[in-house]
Amino acid sequence: MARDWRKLDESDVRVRPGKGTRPRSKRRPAHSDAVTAMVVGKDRGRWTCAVEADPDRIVVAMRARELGRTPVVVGDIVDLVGDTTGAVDTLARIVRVADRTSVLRRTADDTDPFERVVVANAAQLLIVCALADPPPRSGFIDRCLVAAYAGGLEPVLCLTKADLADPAPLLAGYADLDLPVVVTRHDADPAELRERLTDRVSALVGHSGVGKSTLVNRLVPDAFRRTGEVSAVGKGKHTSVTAVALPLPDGGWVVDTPGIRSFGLAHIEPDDIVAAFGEFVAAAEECPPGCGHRGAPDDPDCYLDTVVESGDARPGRLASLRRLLASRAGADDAPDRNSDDQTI
Ligand SMILES: Nc1nc2c(ncn2[C@@H]2O[C@H](COP(=O)(O)OP(=O)(O)OP(=O)(O)O)[C@@H](O)[C@H]2O)c(=O)[nH]1
Ligand SMILES: [Zn+2]
Repeated sequence: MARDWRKLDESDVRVRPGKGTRPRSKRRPAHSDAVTAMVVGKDRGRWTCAVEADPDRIVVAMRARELGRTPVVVGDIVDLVGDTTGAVDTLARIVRVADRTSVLRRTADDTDPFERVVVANAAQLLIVCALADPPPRSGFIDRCLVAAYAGGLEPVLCLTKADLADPAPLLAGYADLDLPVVVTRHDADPAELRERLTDRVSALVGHSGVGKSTLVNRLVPDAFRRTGEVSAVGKGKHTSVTAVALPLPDGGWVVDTPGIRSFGLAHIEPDDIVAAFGEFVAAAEECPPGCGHRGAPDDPDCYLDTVVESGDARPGRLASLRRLLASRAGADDAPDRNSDDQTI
């Protein structure tokens, strides 16, 4: 797919006048001795990094001055210099952040007006949703899908508590999305899920009570020990928004996102979502400028209907695409909807 994920980072590159903008001509040494690492945790100006993404080579690092305020988040691939032994009380320096292949943003909130990237480079977004207790909310799933498609992550729907309810009715609503689905229950080994996650970086999202911790504990047997040891994140009420990457025993990482209640959708353009529906991309270019692709009555001249009329796409695909476009629009257009709909 011809998407350029780097453009997703535009809104992070805020021009800061004064101190942050140094002349580019003053080149630093190339740091040829740098080692590559993945950021697995972040806590008050310290980043926990796994050298070569090896969970047994943990190094704590600070951000080198030359990076200024360049955002560095969990999942980022960075270059480290200085003491990279990981020995107690040593501190390495992050001197470079690699271009991101995907971004998951959290939405702006009262205390912070900027939408910020919370997880970088995750290949998948695992949308964890219970089949019952609490009941599933398709609005939540749709908004996660939008965040995934727009951020360049492959969404995977994980339906938990299958011992309590049949997944079929819920799945009927997603059949046209060609979405990978795994169904789990606490009294069965999550073998299929484990296989999907192995050797990849997957961000996890789900409401409180859906069984996310139950799953993580099964997938990462020493999850709690590790989170406590590595970065002490998520403790105390002032560490409100954070993410932590946990290593899977057979390779790969799951990134838990505790405290992240909603994803930033406001910046997403309709065409970002259309890009995830390949059969409609060419037609979208024939639409009037600024078309929201919602169809009549909002966008009466939308060209996407012609793809279905000519038999090149299933009607259900267009309906699903438009449902997602509507859920994105809801982020901007319906500030007075009830809080359950606003908070995903
Ligand atoms: N019946 C049933 N109950 C489950 C299943 N998985 C988890 N639960 C229960 O659901 C409740 C919530 O599970 P957690 O794993 O704590 O859910 P969570 O999503 O991590 O919720 P928070 O810790 O609040 O973020 C617990 O009482 C679990 O025992 C399941 O597959 N079936
Ligand atoms: Zn259109």
